[in-house]
Amino acid sequence: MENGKMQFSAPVSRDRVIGKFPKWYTSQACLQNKDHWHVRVKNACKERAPWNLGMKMSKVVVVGDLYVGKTCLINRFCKDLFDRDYKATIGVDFEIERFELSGVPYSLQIWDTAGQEKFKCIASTYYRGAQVIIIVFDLADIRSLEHTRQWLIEAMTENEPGSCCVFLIGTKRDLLATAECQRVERDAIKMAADMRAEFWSVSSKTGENVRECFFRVAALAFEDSILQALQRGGASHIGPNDLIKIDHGTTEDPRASDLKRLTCC
Ligand SMILES: Nc1nc2c(ncn2[C@@H]2O[C@H](COP(=O)(O)OP(=O)(O)OP(=O)(O)O)[C@@H](O)[C@H]2O)c(=O)[nH]1
Repeated sequence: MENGKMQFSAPVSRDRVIGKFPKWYTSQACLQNKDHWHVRVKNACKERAPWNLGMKMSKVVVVGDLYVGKTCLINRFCKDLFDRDYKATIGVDFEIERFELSGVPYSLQIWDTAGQEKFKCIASTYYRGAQVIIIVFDLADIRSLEHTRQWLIEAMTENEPGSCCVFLIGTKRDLLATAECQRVERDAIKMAADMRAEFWSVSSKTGENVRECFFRVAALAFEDSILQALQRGGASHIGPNDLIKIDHGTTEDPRASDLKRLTCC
């Protein structure tokens, strides 16, 4: 009960509760190698200051060549589904995933973009305000790894330098023999280190590492948001029911702005 009003919010599904800080895939290409929450973040969550009781959301943009498996990756995590049949993404699509991190509710707005050249104009209008950029490549198609640098450049043209956590994710590891997979991973780790990105190797078909990878995305984005909010002065004036603009994007219903943006191309 708050100000005489009952607060209702649907509980976060139990398999989206992240208590322990999620681990990296490889220490050779990870954004941070600590295994605990930042002490300032932990304290802020414990105190449950008003600004961290409100709904918080960060924008994640998923980019990469066509057919590398972006949609399957998102569908495996969000719906636990895998579709063998290829249906090209037209423009963009998005999912919202709710989490509880260190006791605080938090959501990711995950944008799936089209890899096809002809849809790039529409897709690129959604890059702005990303807190996380996920660049996907196909472990079984080395050219798609070579193109990841260009994807990063394009995604960053719409964002401030240093404002995004970057993940490099190799998909379809189920298609490769162990030795081959290790060889490609070595190249990908070099690329990730070069890009200052965190590398993950996953299979949407089997589900291997998909959940772990998105938990890591959520944890790093969450920590970053809280630290930025604290740096800006804790936003203590914000009430518990407000939507807090913790990322560089928007927390309004994305569908509203989609309609505006789609008319640009
Ligand atoms: N074996 C295997 N196949 C996969 C995996 N991920 C995706 N695929 C297949 O790869 C094809 C392309 O997957 P999508 O997820 O549609 O690719 P996309 O990157 O979203 O493609 P665009 O929408 O055109 O940009 C589909 O036939 C999937 O079934 C995986 O982990 N393993």
